[in-house]
Amino acid sequence: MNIAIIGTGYVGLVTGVCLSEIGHDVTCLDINSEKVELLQKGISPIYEPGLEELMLKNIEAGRLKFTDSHIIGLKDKDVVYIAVGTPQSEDGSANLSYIYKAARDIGQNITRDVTVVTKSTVPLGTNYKVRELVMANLQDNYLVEAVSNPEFLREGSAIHDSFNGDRIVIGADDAEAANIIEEINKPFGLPILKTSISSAEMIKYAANAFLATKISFINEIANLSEKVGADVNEVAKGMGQDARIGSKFLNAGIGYGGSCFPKDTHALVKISQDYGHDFHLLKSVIQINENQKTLLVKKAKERLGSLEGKRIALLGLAFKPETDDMREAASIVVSKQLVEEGAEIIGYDPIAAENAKTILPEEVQYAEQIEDAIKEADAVFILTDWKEIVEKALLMSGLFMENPIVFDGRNCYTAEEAQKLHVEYISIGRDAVLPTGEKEQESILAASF
Ligand SMILES: NC(=O)c1ccc[n+]([C@@H]2O[C@H](COP(=O)([O-])OP(=O)(O)OC[C@H]3O[C@@H](n4cnc5c(N)ncnc54)[C@H](O)[C@@H]3O)[C@@H](O)[C@H]2O)c1
Ligand SMILES: O=c1ccn([C@@H]2O[C@H](COP(=O)(O)OP(=O)(O)O[C@H]3O[C@H](CO)[C@@H](O)[C@H](O)[C@H]3O)[C@@H](O)[C@H]2O)c(=O)[nH]1
Repeated sequence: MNIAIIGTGYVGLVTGVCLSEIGHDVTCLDINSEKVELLQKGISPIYEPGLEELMLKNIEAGRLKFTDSHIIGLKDKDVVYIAVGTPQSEDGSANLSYIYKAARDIGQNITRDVTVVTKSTVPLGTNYKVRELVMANLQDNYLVEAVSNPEFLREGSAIHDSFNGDRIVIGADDAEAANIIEEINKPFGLPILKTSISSAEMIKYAANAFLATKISFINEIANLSEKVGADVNEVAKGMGQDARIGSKFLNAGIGYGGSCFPKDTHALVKISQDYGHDFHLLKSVIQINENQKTLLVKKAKERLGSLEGKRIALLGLAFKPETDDMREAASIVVSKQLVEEGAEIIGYDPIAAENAKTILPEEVQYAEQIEDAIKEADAVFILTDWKEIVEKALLMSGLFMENPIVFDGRNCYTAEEAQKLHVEYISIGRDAVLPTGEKEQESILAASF
């Protein structure tokens, strides 16, 4: 099979690399020439663990190519994947202009019968529209089939997820088209679920909305736990041990961010409206998440009073660990709030700092090392639980700060750990931990090593 992939972002590039790794010939096509230039040199424009190595391996094996030319990229291709962005529009709906442009490009440049596979997350009915647009732009009488093949990878573990996913969903109305995509995916060895096109489109939104709901649910339990004196981590553990509930996605914190949950929940609310249905539950999920992002600043103001002139270390700027993606990161909301409060902000992220500089308010300063962020700070905020941050933030706060105080948006530590390191520790859905006795440098070092 000759495969083309349109869009070399987080999904398109990972898909292209993984399909070439299982033996297919893949050409990745992007309109962003700078990106394509980097890719042709074997450099990944995004940070994703394991991606660049696998990419290089398959470029060298001659199975993976990159181009910014539709004529070259789509020539003699039997299967074309669409993996362009579907960002949120002003009214909450998914912006489908990139999808429609890709569909027209396919129609104009394809040179044989084609199966068009949409990997992008798209509203109900979009795959039919894609097929229509491809057909309307054909230069010859080729056959066109459409397949919905939604993607479930998570950023930060995208390569792992591609080879170890729970299922591959193939939505098609034409059995032959479904079989072609099944054959392509067989070497992954993952369970394959064949559905109608509409069901596949719905599965993607329903899965993301459900995961977002799980997070907002545990965050509401966290907010209630604080009031009644329960510990949300213990509650989540007890809930998660019920196999019907499961322990995953029950980590309370300052809410979900990223390129998917926020926009996809809004899009599903909009899809519902378009079909005359009011999705109350999902609207609440979104509202809870908005409130959750503001909790750390609220807690800091309650504890410290005015934040004017206070120096706050923001640790973890990406929306989650192991990615450089800043889309809908909690750091955006928190840093804006802190600027409004007149605080001084020193940010640190092991990987995403360069991207953060283009997105966060210009008042934010950046530290090269985590200790430089913590040393002069009046308070530390943990926004993302990068391994390095979890390993160092509490310890370094105990060692370097005169009156160590940590506001933890990801519940990284136990009360005992904070007490041992003599840190005042304020987290989500749990009692605050106040330091007792005199702070002694030696006892902190002894407790930690
Ligand atoms: N990021 C994720 O973790 C993830 C996971 C599952 C599904 N998705 C879905 O996959 C889709 C892509 O997401 P992403 O995060 O990879 O997006 P992205 O913004 O990282 O990448 C999109 C790429 O498409 C390119 N592009 C746009 N129009 C083009 C055209 N006409 N021809 C060629 N290239 C074009 C852009 O230049 C860009 O490189 C979205 O619908 C998203 O909801 C994303
Ligand atoms: O218990 C949890 C789990 C996650 N999060 C937050 O939720 C967001 C999303 O995390 P995650 O799902 O791990 O990352 P994504 O890369 O956004 O992946 C989601 O979105 C993708 C795009 O649609 C889907 O493909 C994936 O299946 C889906 O998990 C992040 O801000 C996390 O901090 C929590 O607050 N608590």
